[in-house]
Amino acid sequence: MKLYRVLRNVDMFRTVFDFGEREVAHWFPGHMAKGLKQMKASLKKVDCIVEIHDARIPFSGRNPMFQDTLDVRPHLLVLNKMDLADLSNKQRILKKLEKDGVTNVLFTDCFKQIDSNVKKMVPMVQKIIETNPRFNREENRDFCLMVIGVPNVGKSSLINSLRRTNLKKGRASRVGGEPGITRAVLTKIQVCERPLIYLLDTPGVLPPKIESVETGMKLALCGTILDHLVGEDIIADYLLYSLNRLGKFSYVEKYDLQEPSDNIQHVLKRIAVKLGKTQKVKAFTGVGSIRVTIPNFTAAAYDFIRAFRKGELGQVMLD
Ligand SMILES: Nc1nc2c(ncn2[C@@H]2O[C@H](COP(=O)(O)OP(=O)(O)OP(=O)(O)O)[C@@H](O)[C@H]2O)c(=O)[nH]1
Repeated sequence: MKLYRVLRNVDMFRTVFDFGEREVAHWFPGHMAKGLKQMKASLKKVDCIVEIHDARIPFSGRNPMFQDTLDVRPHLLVLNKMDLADLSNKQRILKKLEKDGVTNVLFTDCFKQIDSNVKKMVPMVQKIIETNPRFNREENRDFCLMVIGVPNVGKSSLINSLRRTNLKKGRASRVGGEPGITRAVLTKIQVCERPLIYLLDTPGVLPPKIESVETGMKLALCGTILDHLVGEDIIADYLLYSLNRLGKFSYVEKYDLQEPSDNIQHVLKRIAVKLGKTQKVKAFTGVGSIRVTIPNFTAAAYDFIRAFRKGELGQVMLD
């Protein structure tokens, strides 16, 4: 990594982010609450809950709604999109999760055609189920899992990846780039032959737990909230703040900046110029009007966020 003049600049970076008067109350659409009811009603058909979350935010936004059911149903936490996460301090994450009572954790990359970690999931759930009481499901030879998680964390992708890995079969669940795409109600999908494992695909609408505006912003950055509800400009600013805080400066080279900057307007301007995202507007002067070229800040912000979500700005750990 280039050092630039970071050592001198480091004092210039923001140490806290100013969220202003923002409120997160409207960032999650109401239809998400509906799914929750259906999931609760189906719990008695389930042997193990597979909670999927984004590996870049292993603690933020995970919904504790199922915690009261944890006593009766064992639980596996899948931290997906590990290809986008900086896992250099994995032990810290595992320790903290263990402290919170989460002991079964699996990191996955469902983007890969075959992920060796997804392969580990069947033996893992088998062990989890066999070492826990199954209550009313003792007689059933097959296992049934329920996949839950906040929007866009990769529930459908995991299901498809499990089928590819264990059944050599293709797509059973639609994958979408926008949060809230899985709408079909609790479909039962086979994911393994030996042992026979089914999976209840949920609408993927577990509302996240938002303890603070910052948690909301992290969720937005990871794409679990529709961008326009939060605002591309503020997400981009929070992204810049996060990259600087984490010392991830690859954006400097990517967008031909001279050095890291904490000024989002400056960075977006460079991005707009570099990508040709500019627009001509009329400007009125004392003697008439002229056409001037101005950067399209929103388009630049969108590109900055998109590049981050594709992993082009490096792997991060936001928690
Ligand atoms: N980089 C990366 N992207 C992933 C991974 N898994 C899923 N994605 C992408 O994340 C986006 C959401 O994936 P989905 O599988 O549709 O997520 P979902 O949780 O079913 O989404 P909802 O239907 O909104 O609940 C898609 O663009 C996927 O291609 C992963 O391991 N790594």
